[in-house]
Amino acid sequence: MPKAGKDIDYSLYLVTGRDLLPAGKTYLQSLEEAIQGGVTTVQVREKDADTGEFLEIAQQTIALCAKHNIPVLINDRVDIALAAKAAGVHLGQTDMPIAVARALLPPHSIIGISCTTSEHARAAIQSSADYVGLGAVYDTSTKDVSAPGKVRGVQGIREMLGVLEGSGVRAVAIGGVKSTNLLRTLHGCSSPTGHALDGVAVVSDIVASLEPRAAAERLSSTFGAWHAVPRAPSSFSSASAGYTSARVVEAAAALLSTLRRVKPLVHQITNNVVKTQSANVTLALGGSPIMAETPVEQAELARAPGGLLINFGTIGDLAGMLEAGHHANLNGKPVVFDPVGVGATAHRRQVSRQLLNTWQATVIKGNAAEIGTLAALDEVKAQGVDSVGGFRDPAAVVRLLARQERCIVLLSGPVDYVSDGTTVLKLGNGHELLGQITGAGCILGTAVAAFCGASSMASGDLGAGTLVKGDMLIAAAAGTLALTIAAELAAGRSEVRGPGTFLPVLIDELAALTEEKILSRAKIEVEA
Ligand SMILES: Cc1ncc(COP(=O)(O)OP(=O)(O)O)c(N)n1
Ligand SMILES: Cc1ncsc1CCOP(=O)(O)O
Repeated sequence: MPKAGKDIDYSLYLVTGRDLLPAGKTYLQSLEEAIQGGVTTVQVREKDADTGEFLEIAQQTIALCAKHNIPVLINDRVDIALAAKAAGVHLGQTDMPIAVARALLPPHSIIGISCTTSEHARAAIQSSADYVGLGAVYDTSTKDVSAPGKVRGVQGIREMLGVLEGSGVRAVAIGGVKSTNLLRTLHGCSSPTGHALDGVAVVSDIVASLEPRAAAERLSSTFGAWHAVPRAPSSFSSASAGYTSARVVEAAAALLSTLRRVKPLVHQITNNVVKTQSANVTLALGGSPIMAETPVEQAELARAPGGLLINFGTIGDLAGMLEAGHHANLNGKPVVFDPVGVGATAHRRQVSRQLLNTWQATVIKGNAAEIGTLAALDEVKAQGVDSVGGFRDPAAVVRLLARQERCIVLLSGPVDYVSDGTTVLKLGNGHELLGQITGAGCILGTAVAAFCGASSMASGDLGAGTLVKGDMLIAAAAGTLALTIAAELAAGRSEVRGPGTFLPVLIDELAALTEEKILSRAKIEVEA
């Protein structure tokens, strides 16, 4: 018999969909194969069947699942759950209230409810739901989610998870979840303190498959691998090793030699103003630049080892940006996101949300206005592309955004701040001439992408539950140190008489940069 009471395994929660079965596959065949592949809970969802047919399907499902000790929940219909002796029900926001269903169902029945908003999540706690279905994460053709606000993205799911923290209410995410986006979904849906999903609810990725067993195995093994990787406090750094300024500088300097050895392909979708200087900076550092925006190229390019920079300064190629990040995530390639001028227009804010809901950024790099906008801080009144002059407590801001977006955050300014959500590195190199050339921030993104690519290439195999390998906190610091130290050296050269002569000499100094120059000049403080 299925496990009694509330102790059920939500990790791979199959929601049935008979209308999606491929030709030649019966419902019970598909279900049994899916269970063999690792499905842990089943919900019978029948949107078109009449009561008699629904009951028959529910009874057949429960009989099959009982053989495998899998609990079965019934979508919407408390009467069917009672008649078929199901383990419980899944209710929607407009279905029977939880308290009424609870009074009708046997003790220990499981009751789940769909949530699309944080208010729904708060109400689910109040009404003692056992679990919630959070969604839709992504667009899906299995259910009409076209009304505004129905697709919440990973940002919406993690907001709801944050509400549920400490409540004991379990949570699964639903809507467009597939084996190809599962790792990114699990990573992006975790709340700022690391509270993670208990499972994912899936229809089409399993039910529409000709090989439901293999489809379920892919989802189940990815979920297991994700949970097996210790990731606190950060996924993209080695914070548990303990950072000191000496260690960070040594590791950053060594990464310059690694970069020159492994020569990462630095794929850049960047704005028209800075393309040439970004390519030259990449070459000077020892990487290999490619500027490619067309969506059809992205899957192939993502297979080449290196790093990806997405700088949306002129947002001309959104489809390419969406594809590039998605494929980079699939291939374990670091993604550096530079949300240029994100506070300047509603369109930029919307595009930035869309990008961050589609793929996982490894590093987000921005000035105070940009970082403040992404962190939704009242302290920031975004005034276009330039920084508004900094924060009262920059270290707290970078920590906050790093935890929120589950990535490394680099705040550029007179002092640069880098954080993985726990450690903050304060980097004090640089020169005012950097502020007098266009695109200094953009080439900082390029340098960071080159170092992230090098770090990931030099870091062995990508584990099954890992999105990116290598220490990305060090890589972000290394890219920053390289550019700012080269700027100091360039500014000191006699032929530099102003911004016009500074840029070519900066590129010369990047090409001539050595580990020793980084070791001797780096100004860094570590705040644990
Ligand atoms: C696990 C899970 N989460 C959400 C839903 C959606 O339920 P609902 O909002 O009631 O919509 P329908 O499924 O009835 O169309 C779900 N079924 N399961
Ligand atoms: C039932 C439901 N509720 C929100 S999205 C959704 C459908 C999920 O189906 P799929 O896994 O095929 O996207």
